[in-house]
Amino acid sequence: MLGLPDVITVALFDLDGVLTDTASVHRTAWTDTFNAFLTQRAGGAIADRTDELRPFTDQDYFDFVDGRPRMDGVRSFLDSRGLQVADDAATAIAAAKNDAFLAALDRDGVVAYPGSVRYLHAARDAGLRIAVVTSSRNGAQVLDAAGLTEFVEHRVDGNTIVDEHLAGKPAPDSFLRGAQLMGVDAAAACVFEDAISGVQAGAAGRFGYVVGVDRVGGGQSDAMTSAGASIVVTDLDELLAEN
Ligand SMILES: O=P(O)(O)OC[C@H]1O[C@@H](O)[C@H](O)[C@@H](O)[C@@H]1O
Repeated sequence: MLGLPDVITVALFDLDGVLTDTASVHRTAWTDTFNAFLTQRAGGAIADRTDELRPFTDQDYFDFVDGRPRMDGVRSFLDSRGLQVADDAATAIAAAKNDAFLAALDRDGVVAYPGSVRYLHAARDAGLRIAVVTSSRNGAQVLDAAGLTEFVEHRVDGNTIVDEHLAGKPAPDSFLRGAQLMGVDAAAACVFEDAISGVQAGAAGRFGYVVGVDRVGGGQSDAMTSAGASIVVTDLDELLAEN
């Protein structure tokens, strides 16, 4: 009925892009922040540049930032361009991105995907236990703003990752911590992810099932399958039609 193997008793949902339509809010905040940094570093306009100071693209976001904890995203992108940046400057980039993200949340609010809300209701009704595992330090706020907090038994978020010195996605540690808090082995838990780094984390942790949620199209579905997704859907309520 939930489109999952019978052995699955726990759902570990990523948040941004799986339950809430906030992945694009993060992407826009990162794009604006990195482009401001690159422009400053270049000492002028970057639109026509093709070198390491060329503009930040959606592909940069998907390859180096999506799904990772905030500071990991900063370092991963800068490393991809071979850009050396002092720790305080990297921290300033992370802070600017968070300011941009929070300003967008204040302005636009948070929308939960209707298909995901339907799935959460069906999951709860069927007795599937629910946790959220997100790299975001804003996880509690986003869940509250979307009205989803009541569904969640345990939350692992970006603050947990920092406080407990967990390795961020694509390492499996945050999902494994989620399974541990729920008192089950990875084999009994299903990971739901929209980021390639998160699908990789699900595969690396040997979770019982990994659902890739393709919100962007293009080659994302194939990339998720290559990264280890058990199944790829474009919306969670597709799983409700499975059986
Ligand atoms: O900056 P935050 O809110 O702590 O979020 C960190 C990351 O959280 C993830 O959930 C998002 O997919 C990333 O885009 C984001 O960068």
